[in-house]
Amino acid sequence: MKYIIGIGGMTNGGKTTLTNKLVNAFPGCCVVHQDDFFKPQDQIPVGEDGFKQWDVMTSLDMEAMVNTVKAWLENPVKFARSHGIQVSPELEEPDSEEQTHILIVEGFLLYNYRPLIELFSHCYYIVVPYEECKRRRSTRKYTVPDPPGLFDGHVWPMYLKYRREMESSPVEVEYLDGLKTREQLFNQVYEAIRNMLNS
Ligand SMILES: Nc1ncnc2c1ncn2[C@@H]1O[C@H](COP(=O)(O)OP(=O)(O)O)[C@@H](O)[C@H]1O
Ligand SMILES: O=C(O)c1ccc[n+]([C@@H]2O[C@H](COP(=O)([O-])O)[C@@H](O)[C@H]2O)c1
Repeated sequence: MKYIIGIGGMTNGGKTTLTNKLVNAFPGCCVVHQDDFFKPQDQIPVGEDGFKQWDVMTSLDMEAMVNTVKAWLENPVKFARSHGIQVSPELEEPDSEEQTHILIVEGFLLYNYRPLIELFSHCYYIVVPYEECKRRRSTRKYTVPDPPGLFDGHVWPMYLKYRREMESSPVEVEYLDGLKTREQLFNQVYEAIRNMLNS
C-alpha cells in the first residue's frame, strides 16, 4: 500500500519541523517539499499590493510538483534510491506492492490545487495565531529575504484568501494546533499514521 500524507498549513506553523521528525520515524519514508518548486525570482511579478507575489499559487511550478509525487507513486523504491534514502531489503522485494510505502508532502499551499489534492491519503493543516506566526516569520531567513511590510501586506492576506478558498472546497483537512510542543505534534501525528497503517 502507498500512503501520501500532506503536512500543510500556514507559513512558520512548524510543517518542516514536524515533517523531518516523521521522516526519521518511518524507515524508507520519502518527502517532497513544496518550497523546492518556487519559480525563479525573475518570473515572480509585483502585484497590486506592491510586493513580489511569492505567496500565490502561480509562484510555484505545481505541475512539476505533481509529476514528482506521481514519480514516487510509480516506483517508490526507485524514487527513494534516487533521493539517497536507504531502502530496507523487504521493500526491494519484487512483490513490494504489498509493502507499505509512505510519502510526506509538505508545504504552505497544498490544498488549493486539485491535481495534487486528489493524491493525498490524509491532509493535515497546521495553524498558529497571527501574532505567533508573525513573530516566527520575523526571525526566519529565506533565500529571498522578506522586504519590510511583506507579512501584513502580502503573506497574511494571501494566507487568509487561500485558507477561505480551501475551506469552501470539498477537501477534508485535519487541523493541528501549531502551539503544541514539537514532541506533542509529532506524537499526535505519528500515532495517527500508525493507526492508519494498521487499519
Ligand atoms: N511546535 C513548535 N513550537 C515552537 N516553535 C516551533 C514549533 N515547530 C517549529 N517551530 C519553530 O518555528 C519556526 C518555523 O518552523 P518550520 O518548521 O520551519 O515552519 P514551516 O515549515 O511551517 O514554515 C522555526 O524557528 C521552528 O524552530
Ligand atoms: O524558498 C524560497 O525561495 C522563498 C522565496 C521567497 C519567499 N518564500 C516564502 O516561503 C513561504 C512558504 O514557506 P514556509 O516554509 O514558510 O511555509 C512563503 O510565505 C513565501 O513568502 C520562499
